[in-house]
Amino acid sequence: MTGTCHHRRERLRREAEAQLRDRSLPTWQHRVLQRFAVEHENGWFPLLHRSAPHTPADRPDAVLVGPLGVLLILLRDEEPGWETSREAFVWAAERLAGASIGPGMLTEAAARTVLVQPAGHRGRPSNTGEHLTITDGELDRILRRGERVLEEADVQAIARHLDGRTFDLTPIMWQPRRIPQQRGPGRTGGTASPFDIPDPRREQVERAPERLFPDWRFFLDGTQLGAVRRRYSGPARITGPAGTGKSVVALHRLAYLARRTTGRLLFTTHLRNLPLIAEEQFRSLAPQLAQRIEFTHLHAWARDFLAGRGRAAEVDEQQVEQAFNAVWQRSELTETLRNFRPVRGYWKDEIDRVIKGRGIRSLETYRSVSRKGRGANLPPEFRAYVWQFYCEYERALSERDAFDHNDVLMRALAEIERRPLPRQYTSVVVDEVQDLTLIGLRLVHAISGDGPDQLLLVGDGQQQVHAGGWRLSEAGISLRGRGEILRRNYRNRLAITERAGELDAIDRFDDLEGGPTVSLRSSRPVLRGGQVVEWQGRNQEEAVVSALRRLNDNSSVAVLTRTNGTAEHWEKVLRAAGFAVRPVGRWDGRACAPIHVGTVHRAKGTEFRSVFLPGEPLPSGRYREEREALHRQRLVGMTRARDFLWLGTVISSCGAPSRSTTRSRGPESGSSPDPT
Ligand SMILES: Nc1ncnc2c1ncn2[C@@H]1O[C@H](COP(=O)(O)OP(=O)(O)OP(=O)(O)O)[C@@H](O)[C@H]1O
Repeated sequence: MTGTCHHRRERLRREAEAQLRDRSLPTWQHRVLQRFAVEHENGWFPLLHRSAPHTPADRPDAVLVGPLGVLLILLRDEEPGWETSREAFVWAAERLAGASIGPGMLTEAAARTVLVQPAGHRGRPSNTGEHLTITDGELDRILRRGERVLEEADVQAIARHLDGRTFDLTPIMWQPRRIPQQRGPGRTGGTASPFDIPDPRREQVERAPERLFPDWRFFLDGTQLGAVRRRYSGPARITGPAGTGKSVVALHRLAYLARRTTGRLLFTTHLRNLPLIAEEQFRSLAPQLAQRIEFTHLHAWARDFLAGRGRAAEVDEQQVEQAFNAVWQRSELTETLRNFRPVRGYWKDEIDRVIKGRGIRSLETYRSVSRKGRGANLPPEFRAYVWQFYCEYERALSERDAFDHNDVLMRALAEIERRPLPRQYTSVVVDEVQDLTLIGLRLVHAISGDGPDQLLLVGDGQQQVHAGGWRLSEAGISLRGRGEILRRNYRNRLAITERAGELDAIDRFDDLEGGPTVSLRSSRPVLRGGQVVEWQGRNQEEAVVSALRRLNDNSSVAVLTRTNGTAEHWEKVLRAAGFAVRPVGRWDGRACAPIHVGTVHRAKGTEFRSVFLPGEPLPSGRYREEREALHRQRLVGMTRARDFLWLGTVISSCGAPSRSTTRSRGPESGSSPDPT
């Protein structure tokens, strides 16, 4: 330490001593607060509870705002119970609410509670995860080590905000009035026009891409934070186009509710890998609350629930396939169906999504049901053939003593109706709700109940992969306008949003609900730039491999396909070209060298810097609903890309040269290769 530095710290210590003189603090607490005061020179702004050392148990004794976040300090000889510690956190979080800083609105994830005990203290920490416990000899752990999350101007804005929100906290060693006003984001001085009216919202958003610590954990925009904190008197829905932060908001809301309630919370969806991704992200957001939340896909939940009630329900996929094939091969049953629609998958979907997916139990009901989004209008007399086919499928299943995924959900629902769940979850969040079956939706509703904040549905109709043609009201769910629409796209750069917005991806889901729809086309991308390469030619394998080799940054790349078969093909091609490959289902959000390969369906909930969508054989495209489904699927694939999108079309005409066109949007095109 230099002489001047030592001298300055000594002066600060003496000033702090003068400020703390009137408080009859125990010596060790005095030492700790003096240290906090001295840290002001390193960018920390301490505030002391006005009653310290007689602070009410459920309030922090001090709050420190600094580059590493907001620390809520408990100075205690004895370890407080977790409820007390949590109440102190919530009290401070309520006062921090609404703190608006450069990158957005501050979230609770920027704050953590720290229990400081006197050195030599022998009590054993309870390890509830509510707070970090250290002794007064270990203050460097919280003041010097850790992730830097706030910029200097933001620290000052938060400190000032806190001071303005409560008389219970008193600044020590700094005076709010003496802090220079925070500069407008992105402004470096100069003369502003007298007619300039600053629009803080616009400034925050424009600054988002270039900010120092871009992190959805610490900052959200105003609409997002509103959706996190709002109290909904019944089921609610968060919707918005791809990349607008729906999943991020769902995670923050879980953390917010977990902190203010007791009991368990459930995050579920019909996708197998999404709960794993969500759990991983939640751990980085609020590790201490992770054990309160169950992350599971709905079928696994139903299976475990039935097992808990002594009713095994393991699906044998092979048996299910065999049962379906056995019936599909019986021409006397399928001839009429094949003449109408030759594709096997269409009739499989009819059973999975419409008949069983909607829990239809009689031909009469099936005859009258609306099948919106399923294409062809099936006349009632024709439906008798489909029904017969379905009945034979059921028979084939029972001959094999097998059941399919719909049966598991139906059994779970029937079991809950027979013997309701004891009040099991405080709150249930369902992601990608647009692709649930009606039975799935009824099941989550039966699990959650209708009470305040008990059910949150998150989804986007434009990304629907399976049309089921149901309405929320058929599951007994009434939203009454509760919910939020998110519009700012934080993921896809402008060029990518524009290209994906050209797709005619009709939102059947919101169409059915009659609610307002916001399409990707009308979302507002926050990130400028981006590059889209559209390639046409015959040797697509060579084109993809050479474009991959030209990428500036290949730490986050995916090759996405429509079918599993095509994904296997690309896996082989890439391995043969020397690339490391990993299934897209194993994406964990971290940048890594292997190229992720898999179907678009598997890629839901993921995102990459660069995405390749090679051309592949498509269904006939003769039918409207087929075309619609393809567009929606393509939209999901394209919107997984942040900076760079490669779209391939294979042409078969002999001798036609390959060509590629490139659309770039400005200099921020990320990992784009040279497209020539
Ligand atoms: N306020 C924010 N500030 C910065 N980044 C954000 C913010 N909100 C979301 N993001 C980022 O935007 C990306 C998209 O978020 P998220 O996956 O939650 O969107 P989504 O609406 O669920 O997308 P999709 O429907 O396409 O799956 C993520 O990288 C997320 O970290």
